[in-house]
Amino acid sequence: MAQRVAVSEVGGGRASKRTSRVRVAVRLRPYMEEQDEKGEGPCVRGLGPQSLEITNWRNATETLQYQFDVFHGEQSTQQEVFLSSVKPILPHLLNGQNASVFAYGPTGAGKTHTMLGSPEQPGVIPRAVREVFHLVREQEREKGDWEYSIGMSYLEIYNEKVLDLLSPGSQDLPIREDKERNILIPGLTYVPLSSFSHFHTHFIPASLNRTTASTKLNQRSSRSHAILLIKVVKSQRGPPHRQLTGKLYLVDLAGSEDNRRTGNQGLRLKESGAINLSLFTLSKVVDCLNAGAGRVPYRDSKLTRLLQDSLGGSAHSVMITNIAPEYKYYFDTFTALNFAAKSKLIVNRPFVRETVSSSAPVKRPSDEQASAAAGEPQRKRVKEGHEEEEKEGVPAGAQPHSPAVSTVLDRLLALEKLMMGSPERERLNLLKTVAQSRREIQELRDKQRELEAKALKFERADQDKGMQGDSVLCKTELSSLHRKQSTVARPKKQQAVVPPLQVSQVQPLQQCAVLCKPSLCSSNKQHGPVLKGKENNKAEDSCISNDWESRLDQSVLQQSQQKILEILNSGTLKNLKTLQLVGDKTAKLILGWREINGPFQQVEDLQKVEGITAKRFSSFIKANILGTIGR
Ligand SMILES: Nc1ncnc2c1ncn2[C@@H]1O[C@H](COP(=O)(O)OP(=O)(O)OP(=O)(O)O)[C@@H](O)[C@H]1O
Repeated sequence: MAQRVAVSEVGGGRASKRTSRVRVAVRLRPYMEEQDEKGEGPCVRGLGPQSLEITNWRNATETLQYQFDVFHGEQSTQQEVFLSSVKPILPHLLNGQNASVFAYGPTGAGKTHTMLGSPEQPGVIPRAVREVFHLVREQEREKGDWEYSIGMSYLEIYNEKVLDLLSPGSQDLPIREDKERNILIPGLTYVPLSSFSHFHTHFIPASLNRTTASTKLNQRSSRSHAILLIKVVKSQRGPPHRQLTGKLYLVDLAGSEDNRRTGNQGLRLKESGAINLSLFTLSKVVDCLNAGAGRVPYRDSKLTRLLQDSLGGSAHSVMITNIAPEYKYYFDTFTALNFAAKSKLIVNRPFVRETVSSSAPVKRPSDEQASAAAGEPQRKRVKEGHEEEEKEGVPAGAQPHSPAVSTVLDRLLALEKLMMGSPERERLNLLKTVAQSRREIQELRDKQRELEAKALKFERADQDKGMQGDSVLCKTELSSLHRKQSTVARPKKQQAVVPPLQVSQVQPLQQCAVLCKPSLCSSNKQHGPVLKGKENNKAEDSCISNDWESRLDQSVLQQSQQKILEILNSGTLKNLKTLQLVGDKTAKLILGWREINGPFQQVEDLQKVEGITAKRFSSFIKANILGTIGR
């Protein structure tokens, strides 16, 4: 599990070589109806004071559990966050040590709320400053031989420029390092403070100078990293007149952004690039510090350069990762959690299950596939505490995607995997490619939806008028899109064409190599009320559950089984996990079985592996054969 707890008790000020880890807290914002247009419910929930779980978009039957130093749930108050994550580090300032607290997370997840708060619910900044004054007054009372002074600076980093918020209109300020490795910003306004209310008179107007702009996601989205510096200078009244300075950085980071979702363009896009770059560097720095790496890339961004003497080394740092529970934030949340945690646990027990009522409009599988592929997790209704057998035998997350979408999705998955272990520049390039893939998926999804809607309209018209002519046109257009998707995605390989529902109805089943994927058959079922009666649906259901193999060309079937057998017999753990319905645990069981019993003679032997029942095997074989053909 992620172990980032041990903020070392450093006795000797900045000269100490000991490196503190960054303490990681996660705060989950309350679920907000208005942020969830589709009414999908939350995709993440707390499990305890240090852990949470999120649904696994790769497999809807699993959740991913994460552990942190602290988890602040939806109900957590500003006071609780302050007391457990921030207050403990403040006394170090009075010993000449540095500290930093920064709020990280996607746009709209609650960073500003956590750091700044509101007059009714003040956040970390006002509480921390008040506490610093309190600690100083206490020390002054107890130890009369030292005198203290407190002062502030306030700046923002916007588009990699350092701007003074206490002196609006100032130019980009340089960042320097003195002989003792203290970071300085020559020209930055420094205001000595006499009291907490004095702090307020400077801080509030300066906060309004912060560069904010409206994006689709957050009306006052922070476009810059706002950094408040509180300095405590402790001077000995008598000889040898020692002086100690402790710096506290309180940082409200700009939101990490997915530009596809925010709709950023032009200047906003440029801002977003700078934001993501510095956050990326910050993540590298935190990773290096927590891994005890020799070289920490502080200099790669202004943000980390500025925080250099207050992040790592002898400084005490806390990162509060803010996350949002709505599905539309799923990937941002997922990324933020992966940044914050070093490891995670996959659990085969979803905390959500499908409970779409029969009267509710049913979402078509093509939409499901496309939305999962486009970076949104499978849609689910939440009902906790129960588990239900999968009705179709194939879990929602295991349903095959249309060839084009799954090709892009495969690429996306591969890229994401690759990114985890790549050096920084490579990761940036990969990030770009990932964004491009996501865009492609989105475009394919939109086009597919549009044509399916069109086809459905024609189908209805046909039924009313008893005519076929027009719909053929649309069906042809739709099937040509599918063909186009296949060829665009993989021009050189021969592609299995997956005809949409309407096409498979008018074509004899044996004409195509692949005729009916379960998702498409169930798509058929869901169009049922429009297209046919209930009994036909039933008949078709049984065709889906029992007859799918007979719909396939036998040689194709054999080839696919052979391919699966090859993976089962020679695949590594990683290869095995590429099979549908094979997670980490099953892959390990397969490897174990193979080691003891030798190669599988036929795919059916898989049922000899512990936990693979006949039902599971049948789902496995169905999902994988159709998946293999689709590739
Ligand atoms: N813990 C919370 N309790 C109640 N409301 C919250 C909480 N966290 C956030 N909010 C509300 O959610 C909205 C978005 O929060 P906030 O502006 O803090 O997000 P942010 O992460 O700072 O976004 P950005 O990066 O765009 O500035 C605000 O209306 C805020 O009041």
